[in-house]
Amino acid sequence: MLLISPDSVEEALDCAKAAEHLDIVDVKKPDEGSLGANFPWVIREIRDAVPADKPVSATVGDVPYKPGTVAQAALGAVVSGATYIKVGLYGCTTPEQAIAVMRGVVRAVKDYRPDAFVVASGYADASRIGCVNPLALPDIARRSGSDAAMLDTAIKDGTRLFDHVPPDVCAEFVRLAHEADLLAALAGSVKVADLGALTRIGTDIVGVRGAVCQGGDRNTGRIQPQLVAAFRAEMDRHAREHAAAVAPAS
Ligand SMILES: O=C[C@H](O)COP(=O)(O)O
Repeated sequence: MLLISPDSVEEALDCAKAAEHLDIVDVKKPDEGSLGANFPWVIREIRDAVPADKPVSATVGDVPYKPGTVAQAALGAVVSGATYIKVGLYGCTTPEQAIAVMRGVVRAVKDYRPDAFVVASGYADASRIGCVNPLALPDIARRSGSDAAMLDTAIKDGTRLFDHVPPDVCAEFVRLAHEADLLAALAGSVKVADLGALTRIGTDIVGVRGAVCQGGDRNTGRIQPQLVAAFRAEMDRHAREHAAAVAPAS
């Protein structure tokens, strides 16, 4: 699946123009961090702006180790219309802290909307910010009752997912997530050139912003519907080629 992250209602409308090429519209506020949370009314307006059959995701923020605060924020996101709730476990330094935060989120979200999907996100560049190790995420997600484990990059300085977590370690991340019956989501300045590896390792959700913004710039560029379409075409091409390569010879 392809998850695209607009930062405003205007950009969400551009995503809506490319709706057939994407699977999830992810609301965030990049100027508040990699998984910066946007306002409830922005989530609601974006929910209203994109086709009803496209799920809207919302990031709850690069959160501190404050389980009550984060649970309440997650409830705000689901009440506002998001059905994928992503939490960036920025301030959690141990798996136990991360599990406590995610358990609160899962309960707050699913008590309100049992079919909502909870995503526990860590950071590929965890060593730069001192949060939980990327490979701990699948177990954190499993033990908290989350539905997916994700990695993004915390520091958007041009370094990419594979600069911090090479493809073989991402493959292990995906394997651990699948073993725990979770979806595996990967992001972090992902480019078209990364799609072959992401497909081969079985990534379920690829998250992007910069690669589909004008000039490849997630901050100053705006999401371009034709770049979303082109990115999707490459994803589909890799998926077809991979399926053909692993299909048993008849
Ligand atoms: O969830 C996905 C992120 O918004 C990825 O953004 P990025 O591709 O600019 O790193």
